[in-house]
Order: sequence, then C-alpha cells, then structure tokens
Amino acid sequence: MKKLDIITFGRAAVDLNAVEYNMPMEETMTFKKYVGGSPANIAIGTSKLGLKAGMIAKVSDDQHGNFVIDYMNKVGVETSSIKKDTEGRKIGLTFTEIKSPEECSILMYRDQAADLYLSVDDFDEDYIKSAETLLISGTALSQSPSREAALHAMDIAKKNGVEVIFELDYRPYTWKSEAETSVYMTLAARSADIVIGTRDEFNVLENSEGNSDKESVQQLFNYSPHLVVVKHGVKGSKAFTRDGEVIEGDIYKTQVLKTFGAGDSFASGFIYALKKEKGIQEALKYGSAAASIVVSKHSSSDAMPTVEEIEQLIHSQEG
Ligand SMILES: Nc1ncnc2c1ncn2[C@@H]1O[C@H](COP(=O)(O)OP(=O)(O)O)[C@@H](O)[C@H]1O
Ligand SMILES: O=C(O)C[C@@H](O)[C@H](O)C(=O)COP(=O)(O)O
Repeated sequence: MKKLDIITFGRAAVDLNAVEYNMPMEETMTFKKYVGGSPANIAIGTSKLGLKAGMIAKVSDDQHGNFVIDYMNKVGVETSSIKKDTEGRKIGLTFTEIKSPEECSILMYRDQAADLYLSVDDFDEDYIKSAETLLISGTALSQSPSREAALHAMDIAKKNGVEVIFELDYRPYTWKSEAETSVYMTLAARSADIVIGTRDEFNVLENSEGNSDKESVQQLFNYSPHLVVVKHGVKGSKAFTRDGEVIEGDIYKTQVLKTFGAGDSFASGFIYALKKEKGIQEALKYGSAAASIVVSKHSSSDAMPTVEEIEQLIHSQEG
C-alpha cells in the first residue's frame, strides 16, 4: 500500500478573484483571496474527493506562503514537500476578471515567482516513491531550475513504477518562445503515462494549428502514453486509448459564474474516478461534473466538490 495516491508538482499560488461581476478589471475594486495554481488546485480537488494527496512546491516565506500551506493542511493535503523560498522570492498572484460568464480572463503576476525556483534539492526520491501517481504541470517546465526539477521528478517516478500524469497547463506568462514551449511540452508528454490538455494546449505542444485530436494522440502513442484526454470547453472532452478506443465526455449544463477552474476540477474528478477503477467513460463524467460545479462557484480551489455532490449531479442529469 502506497502512502499517497497522488503527488502534484509545480505551482502553489494565490488567486485573487473579482468579487464584482460583469465588469472589467480596471473597474474591479474588490478581490477575494483563495489558494490557486493548477497543480495546487488538483491536490486540493483530489484530497476533497478522499484521495491521499501530497504536493511538491515552493512558496514565498511570508504570510501568503503560510496561507497556502495552512489551507492545504486544512483540506488534508500532505505538505511536507512544500518548501519556502529562502531568497525572498514571492508567490505568484493571479487576478481574475469576470466580464460576463462567457468572457473571463486571468492576469498573472509571476516575475521571479517562487514556484519556478523549485529545484532538484527540494524533494527526495523516497517522497515520490511513496505515491502511486505523480502529476506534473506544464508550467513547471517553463524555466530553470523548476524545469530540471520537474524532469528529474518524472524520471524518478518512471524508474520506480510511479504513474506519471502530464497536465499541459499552458500559461504563456513565463515561457520565452513558442518553439521552446513545444520542445519541453513534447519531451514531458512523450514520457508520461497519461496526458491531459485542451485542444489549444495540444496546438501549443505541437507548435502548429489544425491537427485533429486523432493526429495529436497518434503522435504520442508512439511513445509512453496509453491514455490521452483532449478537452474542448463547452463541447466536452474526448479520451483516446492506445488500443484505439475513443470515449466522448459530455458536459453538465449549469448556471456558469466564470469559466476558470474548469480544467483543474475536471482533472480532479477524472483522476479520482480512474483511481477508483470506474473506467474511462465514468471518469469523464466525474471530471465534467466536477467542472460544472466549479464553474458555477466563485473559486477554483475552495469550490472543489465532494464525491456526493458530483454523484448527485450525474444522477440528476441522467434521470
Ligand atoms: N461552461 C461550462 N459548463 C459546464 N462544463 C464546462 C464548461 N466549461 C468547461 N466545462 C467542463 O470542463 C472541462 C474542461 O474545460 P476546458 O475549458 O476545456 O479546460 P480548461 O479550463 O483547462 O481550459 C470541459 O471538458 C467540460 O467538461
Ligand atoms: O493556475 C493558476 O495559477 C491559476 C488558477 O488557480 C486559476 O484558478 C485558474 O486559472 C484555473 O484555471 P483552469 O482550471 O485551468 O481553468
């Protein structure tokens, strides 16, 4: 029995979500603070679903870093490998703008962000070995030393039979060029067991537009991945297996408040259901239902649903 079901790797940060809706950021005067960062959100999401989740991350050595660690502890995430930056670097901040339910955007302040200074010395092999699954977020590859740390973590996982999930999580803010992004995203995706990303993110990985989902997944099936999920926003998602199965996931309609948070909650529900051996079709339902719940609420982390909420939504719409 492994100590942890999943370790997520990368950014633990702070989201500042507009409290006033339907207005541009310039006019927004009030923001509410939540824990943020895609892999942090997934650690929180899977922990709230009852998985044993841990995280490898680096936060600022200040009140914001304390806030993130305290919140993660409160929701049951194992935080022993969330380190504090000793050089005074600050945590990343994400401001959100909710102009309308369809028109939302995020603005990241990530200059010298502490998470990008996560290094190979910040975690040990035994911690990764203690988990069934390691989830790497694409943004961790955008700069050194976090890039080497992420690749090293994947390498340890692979050597020790720990499943690797690569969540493309493309955020343009910290990458230097499209070609560089494509090189590192491709490298990580080829070594992973499972790859999850939006259609746009696969275009970034391929540094080209116009490939179909099938073309994208075929390229990856020549390497390690056996399962690839391509997300299509309100059009749902598709899972492809190495043996040629294509499984489609629908969305669960809801009263949308904002669109961000969909991807991280989708990953949490999807991973939870896979771990409970519910099968890929069900996993897509759990992912979609989790996303549907989170887009109807204000945050991406605190709004992560329980298993009961997800199952209630699935049954209500099936009924
Ligand atoms: N407006 C929406 N209403 C309900 N579900 C949604 C909505 N937008 C996204 N989802 C769900 O969340 C999943 C991931 O959303 P998507 O926008 O593709 O990813 P990301 O947030 O990573 O960009 C979708 O496949 C869908 O199941
Ligand atoms: O990942 C970040 O640093 C920002 C997130 O915390 C933010 O809530 C967000 O953009 C979530 O996006 P998504 O789940 O990929 O839609």
